[in-house]
Amino acid sequence: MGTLENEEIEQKLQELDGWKRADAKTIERRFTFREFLTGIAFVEKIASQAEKMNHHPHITIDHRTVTIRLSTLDEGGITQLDIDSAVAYSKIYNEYFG
Ligand SMILES: C[C@H](O)[C@H](O)[C@H]1CNC2=NC(N)=NC(=O)C2=N1
Repeated sequence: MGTLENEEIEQKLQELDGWKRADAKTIERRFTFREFLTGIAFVEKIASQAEKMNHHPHITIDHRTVTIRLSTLDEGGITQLDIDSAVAYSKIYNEYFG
């Protein structure tokens, strides 16, 4: 599959609400919830989706804020699979928590 070019990543990020470049190999988005347990429910949905896609995010839970980071270790950078995951996670957020 291969990693995406910088320009391609920037372009795709513009179409993605709230997602930004965290570093050269990672994109991230922070999601904030009214309650800690709502964030946990979101994490559970993210986990199921990650299993379906066989692509797994780095998840940081800090009280009511859940930060999702995506990178493809196998390729050493940002791939289309990271973008597809970001799209799927934003969709889950909008559908259940937005
Ligand atoms: C063999 C299988 O494709 C790999 O172990 C997958 C699983 N999930 C993964 N998730 C992420 N984020 N990066 C990977 O490189 C990765 N590799």
